[in-house]
Amino acid sequence: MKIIDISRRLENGMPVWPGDTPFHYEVSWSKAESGSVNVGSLSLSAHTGTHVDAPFHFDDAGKRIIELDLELYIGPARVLDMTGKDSIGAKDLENVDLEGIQRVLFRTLSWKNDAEFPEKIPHLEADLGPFLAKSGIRLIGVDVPSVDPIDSKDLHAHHSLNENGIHILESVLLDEVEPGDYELIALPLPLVEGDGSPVRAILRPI
Ligand SMILES: Nc1ccccc1C(=O)C[C@H](N)C(=O)O
Ligand SMILES: [Zn+2]
Ligand SMILES: [Zn+2]
Repeated sequence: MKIIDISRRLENGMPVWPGDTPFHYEVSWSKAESGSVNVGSLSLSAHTGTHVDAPFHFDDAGKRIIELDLELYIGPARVLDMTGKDSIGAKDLENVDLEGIQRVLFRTLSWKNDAEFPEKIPHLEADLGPFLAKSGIRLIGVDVPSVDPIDSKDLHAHHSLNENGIHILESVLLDEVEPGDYELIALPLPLVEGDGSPVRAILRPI
């Protein structure tokens, strides 16, 4: 069965959120040293590459990664074309049929140069959380590093989605993905205290 990998590659030098921990992998215990195996070590922000946010990321009382329902991250998802928009609100979904859909991925294609962190991204508007919740959506994915503007401090969209029971998947790679229906798998690691977790996100056509 065809698998479309929608995960950003994790490699040294990759762009990360301004000021956040750089991604670093190294073989810290080489085969020559250990006598049997290469052993790597990682250092990274929980919000590196394609990842999910736990509510604790923006709410001290919010759920940690381990507490999130895994069923959110496996199942049918609809990829919607949102190219050319500066922001995405309820008005952009008025004519979209979301009947029976619990997961949506917004394909903005606005992150053009993946060697650099984007300075400006389309963000989600205040009316989107309530609108999506009413349609039964539980997970939203975006192909940019945040659902809020990069310079946002109040993280209005993060809070609004959370208040409406909608979970967040960020920095998926949708360049090669046609709008339509797929099965999504994007499981977070079992991080007991995590405020976020990298995921290996894939789509399979259905
Ligand atoms: N890593 C950061 C460092 C400082 C300020 C924000 C972030 C973020 O990660 C925000 C982004 N909306 C995120 O959830 O990935
Ligand atoms: Zn995040
Ligand atoms: Zn976020």
